[in-house]
Amino acid sequence: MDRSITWDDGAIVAVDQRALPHAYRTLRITGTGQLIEAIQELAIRGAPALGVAGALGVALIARTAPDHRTATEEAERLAGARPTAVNLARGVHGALGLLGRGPDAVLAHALDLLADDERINREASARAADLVLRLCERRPLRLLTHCNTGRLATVAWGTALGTIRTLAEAGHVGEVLAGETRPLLQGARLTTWELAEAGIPYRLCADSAGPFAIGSGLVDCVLVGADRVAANGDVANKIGTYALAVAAARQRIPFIVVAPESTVDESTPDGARIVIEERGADEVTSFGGRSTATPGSAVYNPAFDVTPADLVTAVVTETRVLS
Ligand SMILES: CSC[C@H]1O[C@H](OP(=O)(O)O)[C@H](O)[C@@H]1O
Repeated sequence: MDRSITWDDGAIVAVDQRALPHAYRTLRITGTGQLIEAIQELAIRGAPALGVAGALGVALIARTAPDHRTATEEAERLAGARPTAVNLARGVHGALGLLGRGPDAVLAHALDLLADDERINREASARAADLVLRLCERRPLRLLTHCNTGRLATVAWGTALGTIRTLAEAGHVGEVLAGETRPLLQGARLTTWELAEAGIPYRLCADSAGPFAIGSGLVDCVLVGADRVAANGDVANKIGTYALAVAAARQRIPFIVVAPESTVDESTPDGARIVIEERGADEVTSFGGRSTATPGSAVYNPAFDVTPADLVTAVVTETRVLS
């Protein structure tokens, strides 16, 4: 399945990203509770993919809910499954607005989003790749990325990792440094899987090695995704992004965010107003079912951080460069 998520005969079919890189499995989802669980466990993840999942989820609801009120309640539960990526709630509410036109209209809308996502990502990637080539003189490029922003985090192609693929296809990428992305290791598990699949040279590094690599002059440009871009240009993204932005600013290298317009949230004035998802302690105190911390340790586990606009060289979407 080239897409991370699709619709098949009345069900959502998605790659179960919890199993990668060691197993490639898909989930067949036919109910809201099942979809919420898949989103909250990051079987389905990545802001653009969440937007499409939200719309497809409402298509499921529209076919099964007994009445409008029940459908709306279920849709709102889905919209709140993960609060930081604006795409999820936006995808749900956009589809919910069509509920009055019947389930076929809701499904047609969701399928349009599904079909259009790859085009959007490729256009944003091309625009961002042009910017990188203009801002960075050195060839081949040494790029650093964080978390996973590829075809798994979108329906297809990717955003920041889509940009890396675009640059690599043109022969401009010497090496990618991929941050492991604690605690759920999206970088170690998913970005390495995508880079290997694409045949792009990479090294995996601990998150804390990223700023040092930048400060040591090993990186020409940092490319990351976003979960929500506030009206003033502040960027919410996976925890660890802010530290990379600080290091990039000090080293005077470009820090470029690549995201679809659907991630830009003009209704949120600035980053202080973005709700940052806090996740369970077990993600930090254990891994793979094995305890890694003193029993009873208290934990601080924000899934995202906020990078102030003044540390962001540019936010690149499919239609514009915001800087
Ligand atoms: C293009 S994906 C955007 C964004 O989503 C990821 O978060 P998660 O893995 O928790 O869904 C990460 O922050 C990516 O940068």
